[in-house]
Amino acid sequence: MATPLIWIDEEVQAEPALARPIPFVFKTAGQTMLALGQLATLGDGALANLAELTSDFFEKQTEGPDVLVGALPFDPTQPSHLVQPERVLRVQGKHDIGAIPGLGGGASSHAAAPRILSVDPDPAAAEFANAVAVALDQLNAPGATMRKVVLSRSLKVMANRDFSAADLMRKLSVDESVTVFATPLPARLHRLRCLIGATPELLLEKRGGHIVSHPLAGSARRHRDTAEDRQAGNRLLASDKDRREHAMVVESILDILAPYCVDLSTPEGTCLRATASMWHLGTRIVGQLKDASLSSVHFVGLLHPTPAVCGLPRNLANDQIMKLEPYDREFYAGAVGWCDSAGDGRWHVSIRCAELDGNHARLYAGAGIVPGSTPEGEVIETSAKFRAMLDAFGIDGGRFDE
Ligand SMILES: C=C(O[C@H]1C=CC=C(C(=O)O)[C@@H]1O)C(=O)O
Repeated sequence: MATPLIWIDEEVQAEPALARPIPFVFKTAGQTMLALGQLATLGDGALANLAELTSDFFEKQTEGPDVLVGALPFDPTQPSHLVQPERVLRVQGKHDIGAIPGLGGGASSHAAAPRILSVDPDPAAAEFANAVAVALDQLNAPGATMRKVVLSRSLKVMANRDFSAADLMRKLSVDESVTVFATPLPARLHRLRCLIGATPELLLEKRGGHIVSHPLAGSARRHRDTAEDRQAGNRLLASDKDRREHAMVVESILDILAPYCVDLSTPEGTCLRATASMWHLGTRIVGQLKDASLSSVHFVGLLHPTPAVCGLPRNLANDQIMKLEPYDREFYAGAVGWCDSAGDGRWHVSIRCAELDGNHARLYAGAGIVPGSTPEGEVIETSAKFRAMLDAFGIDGGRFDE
C-alpha cells in the first residue's frame, strides 16, 4: 500500500503525527537520502543471517528501488527492521531538511512546538553511578577477564502534543559534523514508532571493494570558551584512560576485518573528532577487500556490537549490560543505514538518538567503562552526550544529573 508523502503538514495535525510510517531519512555531509513508502519488508532474522536474507531478497525482488533501508537492534539475536521503499530521493548540497519535496514543505515551522510536560530519568543519575561502580568492581577484580563495558541511561520525555520528527531533524541538522537520521521502527501495541538521532559514528561503509569504518570512543564535552574547549580536546588526546578505551574498539575492528582485506590501515591514526557538543577520539579505518562481492551487511554482522557500544569480551560485557541496565536497548546502540543488491551500503551506529512514539520520547546516552573510569565522570559524560538531543527537544538538561 502506498504511504502518503505527508509527514508534518498542518492539516493532518489532528491525527497522531506517527499514524503513518515516517520516511527513512539519512543526512550525511553533503547528501540526504530519503526513502519513501514501503514496497516490501525483509523477513525476520538475526544479524548472523542478514547477509543471506538480504541477498535472497534482492534475487527475488525484481521491482522497485534496489535498496533496503532501516535499523538493526543492539541485540544481534533480535530481528532487524529493514524495508524496500517505494521511492528513493537523493538531495545533494546544503539544504533545509524540512523543505525537501515530499516532506510537507516545512509547514511545522509556524506550528506551536510541543510543550514538555515531564522528563523522567531511567535510571536516575545516582542509580547509573551505582551501576558504573558495580562494573568497575568487576573490571578491577583480580584475574578479571572483562576489559570494558558500555553502560547507558535514558530520559523518558512526555509532551502535550506529538513530537514532529521533521522539526527535530531540522534542529539536529544545524550540526553538520553528524549524520542525522530518522527511521521507522516496528509498531508496538499498534503504535508506529521511529528512531531519530544525530550520530557521529560510522560503523561501516562499503563501495565496491573499498571499506571504511570510523569508530569513536573516549569523550569529553565541548566548551563555549575557545581556550577551555581546546584544553578539553588536548586533555582527551592525552588521557591514558580514554586512549585505552578507544584502542580496544580499533583493535577489535582491525582484528575482525583483517582476514578479509588485502590492505587495511588507519591512515591518520587516532585523532580528535568534534561534534557541536562533544570531543571524541576517532580512528578512520580503510580497507581493500580480497572479495568485493561480500556485502556491507556481512561485515556489519561481524562487527556489531563493537566495543564502542558493548564492551570486551563481547559476551561478558553483554551479560553485564543485561544485569545493570533497567531496560531493553532495542534499537539504541544498534545500526541504521542502507544496503543494495551490489553489496554496497552505509551503516552508522545508532547513538545520540531518541525513540519517538507520538507525544512520548526516550533519549539514550552511554559511556565506555574501563579501569580508571569513575562513576561521577561517566555521569558527567553521559549528560554531555544527551546535550544534542535535549537541545533539539528544547529541554534544559542540567537538572537531570541529580
Ligand atoms: C555509546 C555511546 O557513545 C559511544 C561512542 C562514542 C564515544 C563513547 C565513549 O566515549 O564512551 C561511546 O563508546 C553513546 O553516545 O550512547
